[in-house]
Amino acid sequence: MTDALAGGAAMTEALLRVDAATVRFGARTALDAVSLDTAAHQIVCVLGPSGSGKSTLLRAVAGLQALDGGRVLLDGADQAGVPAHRRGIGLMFQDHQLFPQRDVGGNVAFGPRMHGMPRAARDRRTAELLDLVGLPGAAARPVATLSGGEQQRVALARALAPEPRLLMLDEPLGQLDRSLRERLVVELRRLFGQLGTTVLAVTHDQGEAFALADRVVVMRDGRIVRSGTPLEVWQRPGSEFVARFLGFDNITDAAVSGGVAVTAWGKLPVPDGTPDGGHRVLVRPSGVRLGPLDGGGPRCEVVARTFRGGHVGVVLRPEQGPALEAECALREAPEIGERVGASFAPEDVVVLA
Ligand SMILES: Nc1ncnc2c1ncn2[C@@H]1O[C@H](COP(=O)(O)OP(=O)(O)OP(=O)(O)O)[C@@H](O)[C@H]1O
Repeated sequence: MTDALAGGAAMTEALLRVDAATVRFGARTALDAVSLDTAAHQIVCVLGPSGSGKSTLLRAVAGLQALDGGRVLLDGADQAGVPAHRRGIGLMFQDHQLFPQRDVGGNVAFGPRMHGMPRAARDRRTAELLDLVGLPGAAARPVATLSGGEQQRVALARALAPEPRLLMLDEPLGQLDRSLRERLVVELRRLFGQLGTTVLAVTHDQGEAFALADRVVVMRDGRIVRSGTPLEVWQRPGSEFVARFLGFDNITDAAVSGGVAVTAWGKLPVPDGTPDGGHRVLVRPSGVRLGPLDGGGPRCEVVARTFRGGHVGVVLRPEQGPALEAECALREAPEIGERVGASFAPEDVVVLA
């Protein structure tokens, strides 16, 4: 390789590289040889059930948790022995722990003050950040007078103030109510895009991860089991574990032969190239269509219906096989107790590993 090419490769090197990171707590392996690259300006969200190792991964990257094996590199430099406060990482954890005795400005300016930034520059930075997070002119407000959402914004401004090369968020919106979270997540994405911030975030809320991330990483038992863009992971969860974690429960056994899957729900088309043999298949609820009882598909009874805003979630009990969830337009949703036929949209049939 020429020097010029080597230089080019260095420029595209991951800002954060986690290489086979392993952390054990006694007999329990909380991180099991996890490898993960994050490019500059990328937003990566780590998703997974409780205890899957998400916080341990963040803590290991931050330098708050020693590794039993593997490495953490920032801009190509191994961070072994580099203490947390020298890694240039901003942290925002669930219990955002603002300093209660300081006002909003004192909280936001804390990092820059520790770094010796002069007062006038600090005040300017604080004002800019408060504008950015939607709290213009709030510098003099006592922290105790802020709502939960406002405190979250101040915590974010405080984490951003020292201009960290990597911002890490652990359940950043965990304690807020759903509507506020949905709004804030959109604002966060816009803000990070605007600032070009590189973000590694942890959440157990898939909606939050999908709305925020450029790339989603799903963890299970200390390992990464799926990684991709939100769309890729949504369309092809890969395994039953990931599918169920994403809330897809229309899963059954299938015997595939010649592009057709024979299931308890009847025959389903499967994507070209699916090998013959036994598989688990998923039908996304958006692909379960309701129709006449004698339409050739499974005959079902409607056992539940839930209003979900844009559509109605309907749970069907087929004569054979596990329950089926369908998404219906508001006007077309059948009543509980009605009997209907189901059919399946080929594009919503997914073969799992
Ligand atoms: N300090 C510790 N001592 C012993 N075991 C620990 C410690 N910290 C974490 N663990 C264990 O390591 C595993 C991973 O924990 P971790 O907190 O990383 O999971 P998580 O995915 O962040 O979970 P949650 O969503 O509940 O925060 C769990 O089994 C946990 O009990």
